[in-house]
Order: sequence, then structure tokens, then C-alpha cells
Amino acid sequence: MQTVTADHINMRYTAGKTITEALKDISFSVEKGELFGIIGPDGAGKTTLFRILTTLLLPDSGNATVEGLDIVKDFRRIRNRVGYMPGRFSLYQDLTVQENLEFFASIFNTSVQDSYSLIEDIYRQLEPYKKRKAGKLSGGMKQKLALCCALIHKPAVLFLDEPTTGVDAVSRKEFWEMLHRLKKEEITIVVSTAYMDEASLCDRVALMQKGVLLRVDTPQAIINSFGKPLWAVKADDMFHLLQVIKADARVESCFPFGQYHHVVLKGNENESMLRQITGKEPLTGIEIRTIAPGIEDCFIALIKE
Ligand SMILES: Nc1ncnc2c1ncn2[C@@H]1O[C@H](COP(=O)(O)OP(=O)(O)OP(=O)(O)O)[C@@H](O)[C@H]1O
Repeated sequence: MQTVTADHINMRYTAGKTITEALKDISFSVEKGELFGIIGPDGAGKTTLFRILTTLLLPDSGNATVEGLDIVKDFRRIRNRVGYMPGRFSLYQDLTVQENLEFFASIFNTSVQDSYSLIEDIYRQLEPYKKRKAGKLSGGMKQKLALCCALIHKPAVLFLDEPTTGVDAVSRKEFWEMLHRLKKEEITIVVSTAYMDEASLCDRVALMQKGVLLRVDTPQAIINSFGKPLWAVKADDMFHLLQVIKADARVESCFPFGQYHHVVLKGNENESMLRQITGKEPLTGIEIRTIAPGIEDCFIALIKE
């Protein structure tokens, strides 16, 4: 069963003479119980899409449904069935952990006790700080509290807009573990992120860039469709290496990735060609090896397409 559907959604913002097409003809669907990732860099349109799906913003054109309900006609019913954790910190900084939870519970005419079984795992980590003001919590703890607040009315669908942005690596890992536990409770989760490495933690992902949906599929299917050899290349002078590779007409793409540059060549060019290209200049410490592509490599390839 499809829990979220977006059908040819368009949205543009006008600010003075500047028009930004935030969403261009976006269509996709999310199955019940799926952990669905919307992956894209800043400005991709993720927040705009979330605001439309949670009925906070009307699209210029197109339709969308959540739990079979129309985002325009049935907006009130949708609001009771979804939990939304916006990108920017949404809690009341001057209220304590406990007060924030009680406040959000009261909005939905429920109580913390009513949803305790759902939030128990997360709440136990927050409990030692329950009298602390939300504004004085660490980034990871703030995210956990915001997640608890978004879950307080036992929503069927959870929309999480960049929940792990700015959160340390350990808290990020813990956050994803929490999402996998919630998935077992049959909550459909739509989560956005700019971290490409988080794609593999989702059942399916939608890759987005500048308002365009590039691809929707499982992370593995996206990786499997890469279809070209990929090389990791290194030299003592990485900036010079980047310039040399990028300047060559036989190179399809080259971008810095950690301690290496990832390189794709045009047509059927092979490694000896890459050695020729990097040997054109007096570069030292050259290392070239074939590697398996990741989601980021696929993302770059899709943008090039
Ligand atoms: N109220 C607004 N007025 C004008 N332009 C806007 C407005 N809100 C968003 N935009 C523009 O629309 C585009 C999509 O923004 P959106 O916030 O949806 O993207 P995002 O993927 O969530 O990125 P970010 O993480 O930077 O918020 C961006 O170019 C942004 O500058």
C-alpha cells in the first residue's frame, strides 16, 4: 500500500525579481512501513517537499496524498496522522525536556504515558536530563527530544527533515538505529539528508538536486546501475592532480573524495589511458586503483546525465 504519493509537484518561490524553481515535476511514492530517504545537497528542495507533504505549504501545481488523504482537502486529518521534525530545531528552548514532551502531547490531546511504549527507548536516554532546558542539551540530545516530540501522538508517518545535520558521528549512528527500531513498529519514515553515506541505511532513496528528482530506487540498485569503471587516484600534490585530470578531454568526471580523486573516463578508455593522463605532468606519489562506486559517485553521474 502506498502511504505517501507525490504526483507532478511543482513549486517556485518569487523573491523580488528572483524566481527559484524549488521543485520541478516531482513524482514518487512511499510504501507503508518503508524507510524512505530523500537525499540531496543544500537547496535540492527537500524542505519545500516536506512542507508540502505535511500540509504546511501549498504546491503551485500537482497533487500529493498521505495515508490516502489529499494534502489540500484533508489537511487537518493528515496533521493528526503525521509526525514532523523540521530541519531547524523545533523545540521550546526555555522549556525542560519533560515540559516539551508534555506540551507536544497536550497539542494532540494525548499524554506522554499514552505513547510511552513507542518512545521508551529514546526517552530512557533523555531521562537523566528531564529537568534540563532543551536549549542546554547537546545537539544529539536535542535531536532525540525532537524525535520523541514528533512521535508523541503515535503518527502513522514520520517526516524527518535533515535530522542528523550537525550531529556528531556517534549520535548520527544512534539516531539511525532508533529509526530502524521505529520501522519495526510499522511507522513509515520519510527522512531527508545531505549525507550521501546515509543512503545505504534506507530501504529506498530519492536522489534530488536543484528541485529535480534524479532517481528513485534501492541504494543497491542505484549502485549496480553505475555501469562504468571507477578509479581512485592520488598524488602528493592533489590540487595539481585535479587540474591535470579535469583538463583532459577523455575524462568524464573527476571529483575529490576523501584522500583520493574519483575518476570516470569517457567511452571505453582504460587504466593505461589514466596513467598516460596523470603522467603528462611531473606529478609524484601517483597511486591509481579501481574501486567500487558508492551513492555519491552515482549521484555525480546522474547529474552529468
Ligand atoms: N521562502 C523562500 N523564498 C525564496 N526562495 C526559497 C524559499 N525557501 C526556499 N527557497 C529556495 O528554494 C530552493 C530549495 O530550498 P529548500 O529549503 O527546499 O531546499 P533544501 O534541500 O531543504 O536545502 P536546505 O538544506 O538548504 O534547506 C533553494 O534554492 C532555496 O534558496
